[in-house]
Formats: sequence, structure tokens, C-alpha cells
Amino acid sequence: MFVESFKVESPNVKYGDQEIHSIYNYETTELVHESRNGSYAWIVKPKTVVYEFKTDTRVPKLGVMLVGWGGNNGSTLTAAVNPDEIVFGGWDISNLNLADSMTRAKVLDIDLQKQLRPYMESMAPLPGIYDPDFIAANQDSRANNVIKGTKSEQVQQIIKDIREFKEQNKVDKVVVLWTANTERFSNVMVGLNDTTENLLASLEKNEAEIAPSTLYAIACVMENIPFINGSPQNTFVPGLIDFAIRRNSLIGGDDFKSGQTKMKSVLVDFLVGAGIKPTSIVSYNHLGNNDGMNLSAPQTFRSKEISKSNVVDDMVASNGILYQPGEHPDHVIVIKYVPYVGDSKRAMDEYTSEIFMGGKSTIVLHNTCEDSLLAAPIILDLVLLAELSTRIQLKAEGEGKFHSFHPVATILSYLTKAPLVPPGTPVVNALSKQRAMLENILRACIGLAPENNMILEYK
Ligand SMILES: NC(=O)c1ccc[n+]([C@@H]2O[C@H](COP(=O)([O-])OP(=O)(O)OC[C@H]3O[C@@H](n4cnc5c(N)ncnc54)[C@H](O)[C@@H]3O)[C@@H](O)[C@H]2O)c1
Ligand SMILES: O=P([O-])([O-])O[C@@H]1[C@@H](O)[C@H](O)[C@@H](O)[C@H](O)[C@@H]1O
Repeated sequence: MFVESFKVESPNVKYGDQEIHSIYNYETTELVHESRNGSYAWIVKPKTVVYEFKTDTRVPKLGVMLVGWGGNNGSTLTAAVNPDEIVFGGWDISNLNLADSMTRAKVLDIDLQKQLRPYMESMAPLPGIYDPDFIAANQDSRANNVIKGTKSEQVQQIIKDIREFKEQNKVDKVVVLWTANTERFSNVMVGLNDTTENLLASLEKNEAEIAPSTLYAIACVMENIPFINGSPQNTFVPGLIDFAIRRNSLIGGDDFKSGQTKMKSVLVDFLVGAGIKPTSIVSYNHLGNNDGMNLSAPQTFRSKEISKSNVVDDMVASNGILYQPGEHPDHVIVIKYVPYVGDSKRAMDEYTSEIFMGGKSTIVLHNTCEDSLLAAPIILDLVLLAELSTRIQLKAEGEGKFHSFHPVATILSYLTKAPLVPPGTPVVNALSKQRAMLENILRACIGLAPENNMILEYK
């Protein structure tokens, strides 16, 4: 069904030529622990904060530069999107053009590939930053398209690439997204990458422990270009986060939430919310694409294991009746590389829970979650949402002037396994809460109350 465009008629919403201005009553709840009549009690106080939002309605011609452009996700997304609306570009350590990359990926129907080939064979990824210490050794054979030089020179090359891409394609804005291989975690050390100054000094000293993904991110923050991390590694070391905040440059991630984990963030939310106590969660999957081959190395698998494991933390912590402080279900992640199945990831899960009167419930799932066909649309959503969020300014009552959202873009969390949040901010993984957050922020931008699903009219 085609949804007509609509306008909100409200004294709190004004439509200008280039922006929508809304006044929004943010109804929230304040929780205070106070002494009352000699004993402490939790006092719950409803609170209203008046916000103003200004959304620039000028949609830019958008350039999307993918790191890992020639991969399964990058080539599938490029094949799927009309190049007139978004201009794709990017880097890959493999020099295959996008048509050959699509063929290598074996994701799309062969007849469709034949039709798309003329549009894609002229697309060639720029040389990428390659460091074999950060990805599996089995990736070395495809690394024939790499930027030489020191890490600082590599960062400068990325900046040059971004500027040239923007100029050559006459795009108004660029967003960079990492869909390259999962790296091992970088060691976070005081003096190395814990602050902006130390990270930039380490860059100049060509410190080995700065990962390629962090180098791309440094280049983007220097250029004030949004950088999104679609993989689980800790690209955003503390020094990089500090740098992005100082430069007010959008960073977001980590790790696309596409299949097995997305299902988990729904199922565990339902179970815990229903008073059913998951006590054992075993998540196995096998896949046969290059990502799976890269993840067959212990150090890169560990990055993925972390992002896939932490997804239940907020839901478990939300129910102090079911779980004692610090109590947690057994949670095991297994990923195996099975070349024959290619991009068609086969996920198998077993959820064992304690139920009423000492009973046990066991849920078993088999989920063929096609890796790239599920991830590619998420990449598009991440890019479009990140770009839109940079066109939104907000101001709470008492604040002197409008400002952007916090540069650590938690607004993207609905689309990521391990949401990157500003220091001290709670992490929300429950999919329904993440989606409601996103929907209600967009409603606030046009002065509409949150969707509360009460439908009192019919009650
Ligand atoms: N459903 C999904 O596919 C899914 C879900 C979540 C996360 N991810 C993550 O997305 C990433 C990409 O997945 P994929 O299936 O497209 O993998 P892929 O191996 O097909 O593609 C990765 C591409 O990145 C290139 N590359 C590696 N290191 C690079 C570097 N430093 N600079 C430039 N290019 C580099 C490789 O040559 C390859 O072409 C992986 O990290 C994966 O874990 C995928
Ligand atoms: O998103 P999800 O299905 O939970 O997790 C997936 C992993 O289990 C899979 O092995 C990997 O190849 C994908 O990159 C993806 O991260």
C-alpha cells in the first residue's frame, strides 16, 4: 500500500520551506530514593520537559562509501539499490570490481546478476588499509588492493579518497560504513588509545595496535563524516569516542543485528517479560561465506562471540524477581565454517527456561537467516537514519541553543547487536524497546505523542 505524505495540523508544528519545527512535551518519570517518616522509599515523580525539534527537510544527494565494498554485503546492497538515488563507492583490499564481487558472493540469482553486470563492472573499490594482524590469515590471499605507507599516511589517503569521491560524484553528503571483515579486538591501553591526544600521538608513532577500522574512523572524524561500524570489533576505542565527541562527529555501531541475534532480542524479551526464566541459551550457526571463513579464526570469532553474547544483558537485568543480582543464564555461542552452504547461514538455537511450579520449557529454533540478504537492507537503514539524524537539531527547555543529537548515535541501536552508547548511558537491546524509541523520536520531530498502543477509544 502506498502511504500518502501527510501533514500534522497542530499549534506545536510549523512547516517551513526547509524545515519542520515542533514543540514536544517529553513526558518522563523521575525516580528518587528519599527518606520519608524515618524510612527510605522510592518516590516516583512524573516529569514533563518541553523540547523543540528542528528537522532540515532538504534531502541531500548522498554518497555512501563502504569499507569492504566488494564483500557479500557490499556487493549485494549495491546491486539492489538504484544508483540514481544514492552513489556508492568505497574501499576493498580485494581489487575485484563490483560485478565480479557479486559473482564471487553467489548471493543473487544468476539471471539477475547477468542483468546487473553492465551497471556494476565499472565500479572498482579503492585500495583499502590492510593489516594481517587484525583479521584471519585466510584473508591474505585476497589482499591485492592495499594502501601502502605508515598508518598516518593511510589515514591521509582515506581523507583524500573521501574528498575526491565527494567532488567527482557531486554528492552533498557522505556517510562511511564498515562492512569489511570482523577484526580482533584492539588492546585498550592507557597512553595508547585511551584519549584523543594519546590516540593521535600513537597514530603519528605508527603504533601497531591501531586497527585498520580505527584508522578509517579517525579519518572520518577528522572530516566530520559519519562513520558506522557494522562489525563487532572495538573500532571505537575510548580515544576515538573522545575524539568524535570533541569534533561532534557521528559514530555508531556495532555489528549489524540481522538474524539469529535479532530473533534472540525478541524471544528473550518476551520470555523475561512473561516471567519465564531463560536459564540456558545455546546459539549455534554455520555458514560458508568469506565472513564465516574469517570468523573461523579464534581471535576474530571472539569479537563476534562478545557482541552476540551481550545482547541479553539488559533483558536479564530488567527482572529482579527472576534473576538475583549478578545471576545470568548460561549462554553459549558457536559459529562453524561450512563452505557448502555459502551465504545461507543456518542458525539453530535452544532456549531452556524455568517456568511455573518448577517446570522446564525448552524452545528449539532452526532459522535459515540468509546473511547478506538480511544485512544489506539494514546497512541501507543505518546509512539513511544516520544521515537523517544529522539533519535534526533539538533543544530542551532551559538550554540556550539548538544542538545535534549526541555524536555517539544510540538512535541506530535498533539495527545493531551491540549498541554503541555514550559513556554512562544504559544499553538497551530489547528489540521492541529499540523500535519504540526510534518510532517515538521520529514522531516527536513532527510534534506527535509517543505511540502508546492503549487504544483507549475502544476500551
Ligand atoms: N548478516 C550479515 O551478513 C552480517 C551481520 C552482522 C555483521 N556482519 C559483518 O559484516 C561484515 C561483512 O560481512 P560480509 O558477509 O559482507 O563479509 P565479506 O567477507 O564477504 O566482505 C568483507 C569485505 O571486506 C574486505 N576487507 C576486509 N578488510 C578490509 C579493510 N581493512 N579495508 C577494506 N576492505 C576490507 C574483504 O576483502 C571483503 O571483500 C563482517 O564483519 C560481518 O561479521 C554481517
Ligand atoms: O546477526 P546474527 O545472525 O546474530 O550473527 C551472524 C553470525 O552468527 C554469523 O556467523 C556472521 O557471519 C554474521 O556476520 C552475523 O553476525
